[in-house]
Parts: sequence; structure tokens; C-alpha cells
Amino acid sequence: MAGRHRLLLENAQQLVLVCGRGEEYLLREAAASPALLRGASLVVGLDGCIKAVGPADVIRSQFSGATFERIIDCSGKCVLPGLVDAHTHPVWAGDRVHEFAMKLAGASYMEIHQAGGGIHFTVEHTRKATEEELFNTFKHRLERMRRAGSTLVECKSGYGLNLETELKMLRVIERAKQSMDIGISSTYCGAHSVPKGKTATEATDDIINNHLPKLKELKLSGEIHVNNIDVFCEKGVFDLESTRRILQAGKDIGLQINFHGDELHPMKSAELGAELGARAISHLEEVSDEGITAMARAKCAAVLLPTTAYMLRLKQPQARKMLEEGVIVALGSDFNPNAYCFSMPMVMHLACVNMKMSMNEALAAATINAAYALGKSDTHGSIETGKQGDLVIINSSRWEHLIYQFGGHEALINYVIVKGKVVYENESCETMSSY
Ligand SMILES: N=CN[C@@H](CCC(=O)O)C(=O)O
Ligand SMILES: [Zn+2]
Repeated sequence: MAGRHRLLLENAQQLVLVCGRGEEYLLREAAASPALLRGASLVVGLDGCIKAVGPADVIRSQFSGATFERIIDCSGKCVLPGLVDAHTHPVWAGDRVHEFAMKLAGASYMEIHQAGGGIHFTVEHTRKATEEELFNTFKHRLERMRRAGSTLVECKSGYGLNLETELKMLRVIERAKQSMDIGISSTYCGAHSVPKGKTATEATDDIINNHLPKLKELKLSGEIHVNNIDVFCEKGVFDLESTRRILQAGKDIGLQINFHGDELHPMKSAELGAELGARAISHLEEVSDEGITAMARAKCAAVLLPTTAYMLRLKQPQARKMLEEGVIVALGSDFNPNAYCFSMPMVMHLACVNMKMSMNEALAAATINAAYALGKSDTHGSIETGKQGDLVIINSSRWEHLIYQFGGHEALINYVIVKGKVVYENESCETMSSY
């Protein structure tokens, strides 16, 4: 095939497709054995989409007359799909390292929250910050996520709680969507906490009567495109009935339901999410057996957050039971001032050790299933012809090193590629197979 193309990755030791038949998500055995080619090459076209994947000699003859903007020799290396981080809170101001010390000394997450810290502390600082300040820190955080292999990230608002600051956060996210080489799925999370001075019912009414109509208006005018709606459904925050009202109102204006549920107390959030047609529910440490069954039936993804369970020493979500019952299991970093982790490779490692997932299951959860949780598995989450050319190249002959080397991804990730364009190149990365 002659013509000009953007990128040729040649002769990878392992090219991990994850899946290859247009699957929306992977369950059970399929999640446990992702598709993989050896000695394979890949071409990304000028439109940023994958044009061909296959054995190196086949690709060589197929593209014999073609030219490429960039060719990368992948001998001895592995190519994987860009990682998908299905849950983050990356726009905020105010350092909470002091709360980490309090938690280490025995304070619980809710004790700090109820004493006016936690989310309230971050809200206070985020309200005071300028849009420019928030954008600059957010940009820096996205760059750190990208260096750890994430090429599609879900990003929430939720540290404003009032309309003015929620919109400020969403504008910051929209600006990054337009200006940065990274995929973003944006989430309105105005029900992240009950703002000081309001009851949960008053906050719910404010969201339904003022926030959501404004989001609808901004979508119609093309100023801000929000993808998902979120609520922190938790005892002492938003109860099941308020959560239901907010999520339904969000769904009515075209947002995908993707919310925090069953984290610290059993709330029957999973049952509610399944009933409302939620695309995903996050946390689920306290999910009921009925909730798991309902999520499997409704094809509602479980976004598990190993950093939070680890940081807060919570009981681990029942990943094995979910996998066995046919729930679509995805992963997220939950990057936020409480769980300060940018790295999906570390998240996968924690999921394997603490939640007893296999490395194959963790990879499916951090790629195609996380893309499903964001409604984007038609374009992201696997290496397939026609999908976006979002890729990670690691300097190792076995892809599992990306999970195995806990915290070692910085030396291992050689290139991060978005739409066929190299967005991060680590020239000093070492050949790990020899260490
Ligand atoms: N649980 C609610 N929200 C976040 C924490 C946010 C914060 O503490 O600032 C979470 O997903 O872990
Ligand atoms: Zn969260």
C-alpha cells in the first residue's frame, strides 16, 4: 500500500492487541487471555487511526511503497494499547499531605470529612484558585499520567459544589480536551459532597434546577461538552433517593451515569445503578451480592480503585466474585488529594496483589473494559484496525513487566503515543530484560 502514513512500529517482540474482534468489553476467559502477536508491526495513518496490524513480514510487503513520518524499531520491545484511567479527580487546589499524616495516626476518611476537612478543604481552596492556576496544575498532572502510560482519562469536577466553581472546573477540563494530546472523558460531579450551609435535599434541588439546565445550555452553545454525571452516594453525603433524582436528571439531559457507590457503607448503589442503566459504578467495596448480580445483568461496569482501598485500609472490593459472575471489571487510579497516584501500572499491580486479579485481567480492566466504562470502546482500549493509534511501548520483551515492576514503569516506558504521534519519549530507559 503506497502513500504517506504517520507511524510505523516495526517488529515488536510482543504486540498486545488485548482484543481483535471489535469486542466492547472482555469477560471471564476472554479477560484472562488477551490477544497477542509476536514479531508484529503496526501502521497508524495520517488521521491518527490504526491502518494495519500483523506479522512484520506481511506489513513490510503490504506497505513496501509507503512513506512514514516516523518509524520506530520495536525489536525486543512490547507494544500495548494506551492505558485507560476510568476514574480521576485531577482539577483542584490545596495540598492535603497533612491529612495523610492524620490518617496514618488513626483518623478515618469520614472523621476528617465531617470535621470540615477532606473534600471540604479542597473545595475551599479550589473556589479561591483562578482558572489559569487550575489549568496549569491540571496540565502538569495529565502529563504525569501520560508518562505512566495513560492516553485516555476520565476527569471529574466536584471541588466547587456551587455552580460558579463547578463551571470553572469544567471549563478547565474542556480547555485540556481541546489543547492537549490526551483523550479526556469529562464528568460533572457537583454532588461530590453536600456544600456547607445546605442540606442534602437543598443541594439536590440546586443541582437539578440550576446546575444541570446550565450544562444543557452550554452543551447546546458548544462551550462545554460534559460526558458523564456522578454523585457520591454515601451515608452522610447523598442518600439513595437524592442520588436517584440527580442521576436521572443527568440522564435526561444526555449524560452517561457513572457514579461513586457502596464505598464506605452498603448503600444499594449497585442495585440503583443497574436500575437506572448506569454505564459504570466506582468503588463498590461494600457492594451486596444482589448488587453484583444486578450489575452483571445490566452490563454496568465496576470501576475498582485499588489505591483508595489501600490508602484508606478499606476492605477490598470482591473483584474475583465480580469476575466470576460476569461483571465488566475496569480500573481507575482515583487520582485525588486523598489518593495521590498517577500511575495505572501501579494500580494494576495493586489490583493483582490486593484484589487477586491476574495480570491478564488487570490489563483488560485498564484498557478495553475501562474504555467501555467511559462509552469509548469503539475507539479506544485495544489495538485494532480503525481504532485510535494510542499506544505504549515498553523496553522489555514481556509485557507483564509493566505490572510486575512496582513503581518501575518510569524506567520501562519507552514511548507513549496518542493518535500515532509520540507524546512522550524516554531515551534513557533501560533494557529491562537484562536486569
Ligand atoms: N469518595 C469520594 N471521592 C473521592 C475522594 C475525594 C477526596 O477525598 O477529595 C474518591 O473517589 O476517593
Ligand atoms: Zn472518586
